[in-house]
Amino acid sequence: MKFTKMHGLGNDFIVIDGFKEDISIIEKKAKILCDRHFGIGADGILILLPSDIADLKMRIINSDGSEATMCGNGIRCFALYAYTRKIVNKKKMEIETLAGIIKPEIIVNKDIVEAVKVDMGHYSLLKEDIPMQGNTKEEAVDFDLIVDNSSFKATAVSMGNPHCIIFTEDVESIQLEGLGPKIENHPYFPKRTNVEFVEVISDSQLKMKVWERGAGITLACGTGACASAVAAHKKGLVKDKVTVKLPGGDLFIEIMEDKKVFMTGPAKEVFSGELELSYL
Ligand SMILES: N[C@@H](CCC[C@H](N)C(=O)O)C(=O)O
Repeated sequence: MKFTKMHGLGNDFIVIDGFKEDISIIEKKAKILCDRHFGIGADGILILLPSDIADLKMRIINSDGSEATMCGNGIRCFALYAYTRKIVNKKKMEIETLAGIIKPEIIVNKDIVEAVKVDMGHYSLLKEDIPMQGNTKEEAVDFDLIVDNSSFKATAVSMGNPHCIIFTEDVESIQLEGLGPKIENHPYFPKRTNVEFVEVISDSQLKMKVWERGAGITLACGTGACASAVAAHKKGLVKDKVTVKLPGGDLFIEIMEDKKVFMTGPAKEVFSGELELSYL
């Protein structure tokens, strides 16, 4: 099975061309493929597939084998892969995901790909969209979340996938390994959640650390950066253009009046290889 290793700010993916490769065992073997000692190593797997309603379809498998509905860093890698291999022969493309059609655009300067800007679709703060216990039309802003004996004020945002955002004065002091899995699996979130701890640096800069649903600590999360910017904007902490600083680098987020979110950031190809299927 041929594969390509890519990353967006260190959030890394195994990209597999489903037009050419047999993908039937990928989901079952995701854990070993993503294992950093016994496999290729990645936070997740991206699979290219044909679509009836868009240029391509992207399936996202987390490193624990669960299927994700959307992936912000992943879609930038996916779009770059499709563009450089001329699978999609245009800079602006439409990609079908389980969260709907997402629209990446390859930004080229003097023939060099500089970044990928993505129309991420609309955010929602409604509990029923996240989904969150209560499943109501109420917005999940500043609710009390108790983990072990600590109480947090949290805000949940759907970017096509669920995010639970907690603002903190000092993001470096947060013990993500301990809190992350407990919040990911908190009974408030029937489909689990991604978890972001966020420090406000200024009205245009946030610092964020993430615990991803189905993957654990990662160096960056695109949908998480969008969700954090949305939560901060909703609470009046930032304006509508925000740089989110992540352990792997920066993402630029723009929030529009109609609740659309744009994300701009890099995507990089690292290497390609071939895996002996009998190994799996
Ligand atoms: N790394 C991603 C998000 C990947 C999916 C997530 N773990 C989930 O299950 O929702 C990003 O960059 O957005």
